[in-house]
Formats: sequence, C-alpha cells, structure tokens
Amino acid sequence: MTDLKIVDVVITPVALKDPPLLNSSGVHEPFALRSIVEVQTDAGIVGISEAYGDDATLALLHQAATAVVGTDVFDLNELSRRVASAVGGSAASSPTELIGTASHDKTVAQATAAFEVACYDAQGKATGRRVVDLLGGAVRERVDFSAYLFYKWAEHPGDFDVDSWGEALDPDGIVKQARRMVDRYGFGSLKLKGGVFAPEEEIEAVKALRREFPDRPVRIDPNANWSVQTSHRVAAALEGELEYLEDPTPGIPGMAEVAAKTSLPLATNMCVTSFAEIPESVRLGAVQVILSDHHFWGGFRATQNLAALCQTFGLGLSMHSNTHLGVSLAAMAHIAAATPNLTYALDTHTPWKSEEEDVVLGGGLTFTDGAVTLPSGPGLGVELDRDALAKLHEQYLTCGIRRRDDVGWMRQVHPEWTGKRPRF
Ligand SMILES: O=C([O-])[C@@H](O)[C@@H](O)[C@H](O)[C@@H](O)C(=O)[O-]
Ligand SMILES: [Mg+2]
Repeated sequence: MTDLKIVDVVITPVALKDPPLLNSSGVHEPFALRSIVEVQTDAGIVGISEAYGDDATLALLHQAATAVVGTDVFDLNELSRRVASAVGGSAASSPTELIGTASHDKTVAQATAAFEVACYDAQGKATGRRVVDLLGGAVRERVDFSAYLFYKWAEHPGDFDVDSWGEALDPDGIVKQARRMVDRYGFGSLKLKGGVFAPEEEIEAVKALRREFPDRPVRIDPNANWSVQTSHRVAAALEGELEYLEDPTPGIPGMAEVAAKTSLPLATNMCVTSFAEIPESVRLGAVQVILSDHHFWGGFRATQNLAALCQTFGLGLSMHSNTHLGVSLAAMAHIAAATPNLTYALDTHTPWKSEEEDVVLGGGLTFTDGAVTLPSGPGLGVELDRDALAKLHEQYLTCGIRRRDDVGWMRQVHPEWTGKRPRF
C-alpha cells in the first residue's frame, strides 16, 4: 500500500450548551468548549478527532498542525516525534479544571492525542477496518458507561437556555436525577460528583443512592476537596459502600495517607495524570485505580501503555471524562473495547449535553442498558455533520467564552468564592 500523507489539518472550535453542574471548583459555565480536528490526506481520506477547545489548547494544536503535514498517517512514531518537537518550547498549560497539575509532558501528550486519534480514524477509513481492530481487536463489543450524577442548580444566572433536569441540591434531588438517568439510559453503575456540600450531606447522598439502587456500584469524586482527616472520616463512614473513592484529597502523599487507613480502593484523575507520576504513586500505594483519558494521556497507544502498567502493578483501570461530543464518545468506546483490563464502567458527560447538539451525523452513539455498541463503520465509525459543526462553531464565536472557568462563573452568584481546595 502507498503512503497516506497528511496534506492539511483543519481545527474547528465549537461551543455546546452546558448546564450549571456544581463541583469543587465552582460551577460549569453556560457553554463548554471543544474542538474538532480534521486530518486531510493526499488520498482524499479525512481522519477526525475531538479535543479541548480553550485558547491554550487551540494554540497548541495549531502549532503541532503545521509540523504534522507530510507525515504518513500510519507512521505514528514519526507523528509523535514531530508533535513533541513542535510543542517543545510551549509552556505547560491545563485545558480544563480538575484534571491535575499541568506539566510539559502532559501538554505534549494532549497535542499528540488529538492527531494520533485522527490518524487512526484515517487508517481505518483507508483499510476499511474499525479503530478497535487496529488497536488489537475488540475484547468487548459493548462498552459500559456509568451515570455521572451532579449537584446542580435549576438554571444559570442570566439569560440562558434552561435544561430539563431541574435542581439537585440534596440527597433526594440526587436520587431523582439518578432514577431518571438509569431509566433513560440503563446505566449499571453510578458516580456522584462530590466536594460540593459538607461531607456529611454527601455521605447521606451516597447512602440514599445505595438504598434506592442496591445492585448498582456507587463511586464518589470530591475532586480533592477534602483534607486527609476529612477523607479518613468519610472513608470510614462509607466502608463497604463504594466501588471506589475518587480523589478524596490532593496529591500523592495525601492520597497515600488516606489509602493506608481504608479498605476502599482509591481512584484518581488528579494526582496521577501522566507517566511521570506513576512511580511515586506505586511506591507509596497511593491509588488503586487510575482513570485513563486518551485526551491527556497521549492518545490510544499511550492508553494501552498505561493499561500495561496498571496490569503490571496490580492497579485497576477506569476512564475519566470531561464535557464532550460524539467524536470523543466514539474514541473512548474504541479504546475501551480494545483494552482487556479496562473493566470499570466509563465516565461520560453525554447525558448532560442537549440532544439537539452534536457534531456527528445522527447525534452519535446511544446507550442501551448503560452501554454503547461499537459502531460497525470504518475508523471511529462516526461521520461529521457539517451543518451541526458550523452551528456549534457559530455558537463558539458568539458565546464569548475562551477558557473554562468554573471558579469565575460561581462568582456571578457568590462574589466571595475562591475555589480554594481542600475546602472541607
Ligand atoms: O465536569 C466536571 O465538573 C468534572 O468535575 C470534571 O471537570 C472532572 O475533570 C472529572 O469529571 C473528574 O472525574 O474529576
Ligand atoms: Mg475524577
């Protein structure tokens, strides 16, 4: 087969409506930013991927885009080399909140991922094979996702569309939200975004979920908003109740202190978010489950490397999510289906997205009994809806948001808010 060379890259920033979801930083803004990357080849085949859409990420992607032109989409080593050298001098930047410390490695990994995924899509389209097949084959055709529950306000301050979920500010509200999500999508496990209210209230919410859904594993993730002492207290109160406890407290040493006194597995997408952080974490026994995320771990191949390390060190592997569209959902499903030890249900923000808003034809993959079935088409198996992409790009141009700022948006309502962590 002849080369399939990249001749151009198109990066389109988009904004999608986002409900007022609460977390330890503050509250989601009315719009979330993403970008769609299209890698065009000399054979006319176009590979696509989805990345963050903040200004810093866009600058990074543009910097790398120039460098990858001329690369064969099958030569992923050359692609990584070119991306790394193109972004070599860039400052470390974090595209979003709550995914751990920014580092230079992570910045390179993030840029690499955006192009690598698009190259895999192009490879699949060129060979008529699914991405999962190029990644070693599907160990499962259906990928389980979990219901991602959030405390939330009924509406944003100001004049914005109101979502249909209503407010959820106490255990009752969370249980109602979970019921609707489970009835609608069939999710078999539940994740509560915590770190919002006093830990005692959140313990009650977890217990209420356990009573209402006794057969469904529950996780809580306060995004490092509890001190070590508070984490000990919450862990003791929830012994035996949780599938895992995600990022109770900041930093690897703090997590290790918590882990030492609980039988609950600790999970993270905050203190171990790059390969450089794995050795210390393993040495201290800080975490038992790592949440992968191809967007910032470096793509599909990096996720497989992470999976191998988790296997080696006896760690569990799950998957993190930020607000995303249907291209990312497909990418997450393919890599999860090709990873034997990714056995936890994946996080997804999909239910929080308006059903009218997506960039993929047909609105994207859907959940049945809590899982998506891998699409059968070549590559990622999803196609861009050009009109929808143009509409969400227009929304990006007019929304005025250029980086995620949950702290700042919270200040609209609570001017004294600082977003300081740990708060409890
Ligand atoms: O969307 C959110 O508010 C989440 O809290 C997100 O920012 C986190 O990165 C993430 O989902 C997590 O598991 O920490
Ligand atoms: Mg998390």
